Amino acid sequence: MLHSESAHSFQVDLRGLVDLLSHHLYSSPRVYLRELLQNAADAITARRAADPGAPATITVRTGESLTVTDTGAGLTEADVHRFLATIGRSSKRYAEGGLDGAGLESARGEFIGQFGIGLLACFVVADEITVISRPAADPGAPTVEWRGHADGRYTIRTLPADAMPEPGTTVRLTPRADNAEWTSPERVTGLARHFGGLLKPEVTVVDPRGTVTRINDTPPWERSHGSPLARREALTAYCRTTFGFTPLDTIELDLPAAGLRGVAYVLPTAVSPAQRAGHRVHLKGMLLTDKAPELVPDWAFFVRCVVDTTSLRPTASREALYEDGTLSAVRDALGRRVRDWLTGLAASDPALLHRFIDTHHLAVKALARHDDELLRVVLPWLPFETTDGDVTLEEFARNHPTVLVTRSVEEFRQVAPIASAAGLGVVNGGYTYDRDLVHRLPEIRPGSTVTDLDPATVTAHLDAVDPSAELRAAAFLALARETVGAHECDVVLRDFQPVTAPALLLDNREARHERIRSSLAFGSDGLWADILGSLRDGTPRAQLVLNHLNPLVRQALTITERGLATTTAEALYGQALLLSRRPLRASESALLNRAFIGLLTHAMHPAGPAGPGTQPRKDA
Ligand SMILES: Nc1ncnc2c1ncn2[C@@H]1O[C@H](COP(=O)(O)OP(=O)(O)OP(=O)(O)O)[C@@H](O)[C@H]1O
Repeated sequence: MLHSESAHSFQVDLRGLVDLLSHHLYSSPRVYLRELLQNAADAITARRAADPGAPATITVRTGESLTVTDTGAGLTEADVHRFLATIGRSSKRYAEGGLDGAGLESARGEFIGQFGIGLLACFVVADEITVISRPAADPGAPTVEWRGHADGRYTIRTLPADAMPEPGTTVRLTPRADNAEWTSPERVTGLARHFGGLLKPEVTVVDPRGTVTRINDTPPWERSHGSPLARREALTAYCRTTFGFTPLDTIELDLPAAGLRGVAYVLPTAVSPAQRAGHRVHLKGMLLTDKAPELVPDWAFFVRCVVDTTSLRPTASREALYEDGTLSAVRDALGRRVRDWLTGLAASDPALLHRFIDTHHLAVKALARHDDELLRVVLPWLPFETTDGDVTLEEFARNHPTVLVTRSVEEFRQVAPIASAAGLGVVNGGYTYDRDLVHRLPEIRPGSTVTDLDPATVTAHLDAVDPSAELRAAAFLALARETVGAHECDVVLRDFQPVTAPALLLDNREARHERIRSSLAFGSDGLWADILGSLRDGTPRAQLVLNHLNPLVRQALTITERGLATTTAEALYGQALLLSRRPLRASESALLNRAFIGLLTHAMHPAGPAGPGTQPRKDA
């Protein structure tokens, strides 16, 4: 059976739509002014495309109601029906046929608006919008008044010619009481500066007393200056007023292919690499966002940019950049520009490079790991913590043909004094990026060698003890090996500086893992124990190096009483553990306690009730 069919159109609930925009698309009601300024600027662009000498001014008047008047192309009655009364329709798109006529075609790329929803932003702060317009292209056409309500109703009427003496458009809105704060003179001046500070037409705000404030100016990178120094000063001053800091340096950005110009300011203080700067992006003069971290690569977090571009696309909210191929090409190009600046500094201004590195060495280290060219330029300048103090690798490598690098900060702290006394050059590789970077030194400085510091390297550089002294110490050493061996650690005796260090625990990550594995194997059985056991073979053990020059050790070596010797060996091991500054495991803390109590017991009962050669009593 056939059913009759009838055609209908969707109805749009304007209130619902405005609610959607204000709560979900726009971040704040303040965008109403941005949309008004943008429409005014576009109307001027359209008019000047046909008549380049036409005036270009935008006047914002504050008071009971707010008006924005432009000297733009204006609208005919037909335009008003076509563009103002239809949501989503824009004269700025080719398909709408809004721009016919000579010269206008080329202007299309110059427009800021494109979506045909901007005017709705005004309903976020007002219930009624009035647009009064007189078209520039047709001097005889009447002035048209359009009144739109937030509920979707609108009226149109024509006004006498003198209602608007010059071509252009005035948009008036009376804010709802709860939104009056957005249209106060101070707020409007601030918002106009924020959004329209780089617009090309002259923008002014007039307060209810008639005071006129000029809002915008040509950005310093577009102006010509008397000298490079004057230019630099103007760019720096712009940074101070825009971002509130004095930059370490300014990097001019100019990508003609992307219609982008601006400046990257080098931050004067260190920032965390995780903190991505908010860059200010203007689209054809209008501020799109002041929080665009995606404008430059992540590694360039030491710059803050302000740019004006014609090619990047906004999202419909106009508050973020649309992530597309153009944005990614722009990001790469800006990254290259920042890197070129950095590599160029080494040749042009080493003092500034030093200041930059002092402030941002972490950032540069992060960057250099993935960028060979940059690495070549900056590695010799980067500071590292070494056994010669905080020096550059270049300086360090000059004195140490073999550069040893530790895997952790603790390893460095413990080994550095001993290694440097033994004439070894050690770099602390424990900080983020450092070990990776130090290992790349030979690529840049052929002839230098870099190796990870391992216990064997250090012990090999410590002096062997006189054989007769070693013999005298044999009994104590045997006991100590037995005691400390239970902790997967060897004991050796060496002469080394400084004399004040009684013992050195050479331990590295592998040895530590080995101990954890063996304790797991101990607590398991069967296949699992076999697997863990097989992993053990050949893994380096920790090494307790006793300093034969140290008075405490010398005295310990003379102990013959078994119980006291065992406790002393444990105490020396415990002390070396503490000096290694790594977290102690439960069994190691227990060992320290036991050694301390044991020594105390011996001190209190030299020939104690438990008798010589026995372990301390449990109740001690
Ligand atoms: N001041 C003005 N002078 C002349 N025409 C205007 C003015 N304001 C708005 N219009 C007309 O109204 C249309 C709709 O404006 P609206 O702000 O809603 O969208 P848009 O500017 O085209 O795009 P967007 O949503 O990206 O801002 C514009 O395309 C334009 O034709």
